[in-house]
Amino acid sequence: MGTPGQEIFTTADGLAVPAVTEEGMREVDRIAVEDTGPALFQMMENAGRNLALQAIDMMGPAWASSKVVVLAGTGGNGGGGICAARHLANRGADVTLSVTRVEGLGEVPAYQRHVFLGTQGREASVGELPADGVGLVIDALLGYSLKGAPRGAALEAIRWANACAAPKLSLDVPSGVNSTTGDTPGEYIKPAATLTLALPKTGLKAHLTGDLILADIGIPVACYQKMGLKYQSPFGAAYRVPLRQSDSAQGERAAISR
Ligand SMILES: NC(=O)C1=CN([C@@H]2O[C@H](COP(=O)(O)OP(=O)(O)OC[C@H]3O[C@@H](n4cnc5c(N)ncnc54)[C@H](OP(=O)(O)O)[C@@H]3O)[C@@H](O)[C@H]2O)[C@@H](O)CC1
Ligand SMILES: [K+]
Repeated sequence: MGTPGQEIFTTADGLAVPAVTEEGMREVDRIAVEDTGPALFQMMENAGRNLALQAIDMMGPAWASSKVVVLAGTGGNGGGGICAARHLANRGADVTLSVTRVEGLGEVPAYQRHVFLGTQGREASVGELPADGVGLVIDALLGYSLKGAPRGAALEAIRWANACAAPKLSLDVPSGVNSTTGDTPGEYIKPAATLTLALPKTGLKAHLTGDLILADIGIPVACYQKMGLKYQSPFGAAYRVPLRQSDSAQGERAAISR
């Protein structure tokens, strides 16, 4: 049982999934990119495709005629959002992508945007985004590299999203939430659901995430073993599995009261 107050994440059939801090996830990323694979391109593509499928599930049968707004930052989180925007636009959804700073995009996210530009999807600044009639907002602004309170274009996008009636789907971490502690140093996205990648983060508190779903981005078990993590795949035949958070303190209380 974890220390009191630390979240425990379990699948529907009760399998406990180890949670990582920002540093832990950065280490998983490093070992994958430098040693075991997959490469960043492959992980980001897997993240984006899972995100597109989650968006389709959330919108239901009307998804192909729904207006989807994708808010993307300049890093890996943004790259996953831009990839999802391409997949949705490719299938005829009405997609508008808003990147905080196009010229600030890293190499891999910039390539994801290159591919997106081959679709019917549109780009817009936050100021040009539709005020209503939006079916879903995808939050791919900030992931586990959040530093301090959201500022600048990312803050503007967070404010637009929180003022928009449409449900929000956050990639990896709700933007503005510290992935290790769950602290919210400033404004932050309040999602209906969070699709977190590879492993749950310790900061994904139940009151912050909405429905929590874990997505497989294809990391081999050897990567987790090199981290010293006791890992058993929670996915079975699926690529996305719902997770339940429970505070270990509750767990301890329950154990004591039994
Ligand atoms: N295995 C995995 O888990 C994989 C993870 N992946 C995904 O990558 C994500 C981590 O990617 P990452 O390290 O590029 O950082 P990320 O969180 O996208 O943010 C970067 C940008 O945010 C900005 N920024 C920061 N603080 C800010 C603030 N307070 N206010 C405003 N802006 C702020 C900062 O911009 P700057 O200020 O430096 O210009 C920086 O450029 C991870 O969460 C997951 O979604 C995939 O790649 C697949 C594999
Ligand atoms: K996010």
